[in-house]
Amino acid sequence: MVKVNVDMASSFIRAVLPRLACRHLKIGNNCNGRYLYGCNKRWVSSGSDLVQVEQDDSDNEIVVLKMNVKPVNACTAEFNNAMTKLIKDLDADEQSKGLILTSTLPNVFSAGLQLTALHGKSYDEIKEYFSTFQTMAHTLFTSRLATVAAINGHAIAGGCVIALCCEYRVMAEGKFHNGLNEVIVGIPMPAWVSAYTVYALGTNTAEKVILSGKKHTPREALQVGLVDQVVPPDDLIQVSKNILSDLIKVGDYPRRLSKERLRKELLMFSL
Ligand SMILES: CCCCCCCCCCCCC/C=C/C(=O)SCCNC(=O)CCNC(=O)[C@H](O)C(C)(C)COP(=O)(O)OP(=O)(O)OC[C@H]1O[C@@H](n2cnc3c(N)ncnc32)[C@H](O)[C@@H]1OP(=O)(O)O
Repeated sequence: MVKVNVDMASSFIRAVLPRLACRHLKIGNNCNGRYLYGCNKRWVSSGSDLVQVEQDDSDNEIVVLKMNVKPVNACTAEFNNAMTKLIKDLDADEQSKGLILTSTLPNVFSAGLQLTALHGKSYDEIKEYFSTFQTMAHTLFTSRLATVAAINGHAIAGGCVIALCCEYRVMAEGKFHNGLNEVIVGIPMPAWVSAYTVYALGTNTAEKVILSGKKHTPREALQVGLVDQVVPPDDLIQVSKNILSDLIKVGDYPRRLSKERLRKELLMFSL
């Protein structure tokens, strides 16, 4: 278990992190409410317009979940909580067997944490915000469902983490980036994110990916293992469905128990 000096972490978060991150990204503070957009698709129990769900196969076994937080799927606390609720609801629904995670936005899978949410907030508020993201990621990582990320655009930092929580990652060809740029924007990588990255990429590659902070093209992401497959954009969802169909062919009980045994050890990591 990694130990951190909480006072140091607290000062760092309040004083340095929001400034560093937002200076790097050239983004402002005033984003309240701008992400709340509606959509005309069918909704299943997310209780929010920020996550769109389609159960469009005849057996309702495969769920397509679309992140819908305009303009870049920054992970607001409301979004994180809606995702957590949804995944828990789907986990509890015996009919659901597999989940495809993608985005309604044409060029962005997710830009990661909502950096603007850190401005002017107290240590406790920031900690609470981080915990909504971590809870969402843990819930996805340990979901009993088979999970495929259909990465239809940029997947940066927390966006890349969301994809890493899935069992299989397919990325669309295009001028998109995929990577863990936390060290570049001034965020020391939390141990749990490192653990997930090591789980997906292996220790050596994970270290290189995390410490470089590099944003990879789809081909580069394939080479380092951030994604498992790169396909033309038009094929993304169908390829993801095909993969998911194969994944859920395996007996449900041995599959879910094995997944649980493989992944639960990683929940010991916090910061
Ligand atoms: C308790 C103790 C704690 C201890 C401390 C430990 C910390 C623990 C933290 C847990 C960390 C988990 C790991 C996750 C980390 C992160 O996710 S950090 C986030 C990093 N994200 C990025 O660097 C992505 C930045 N964005 C981009 O690169 C681009 O926007 C894009 C995604 C490639 C899309 O490009 P494009 O289509 O050209 O759009 P833009 O014009 O750039 O952006 C449109 C508007 O969206 C705003 N925006 C972009 N990203 C964010 C964001 N992440 N948050 C909020 N807002 C964002 C951007 O400013 C634009 O806004 P306007 O100018 O107002 O239009």
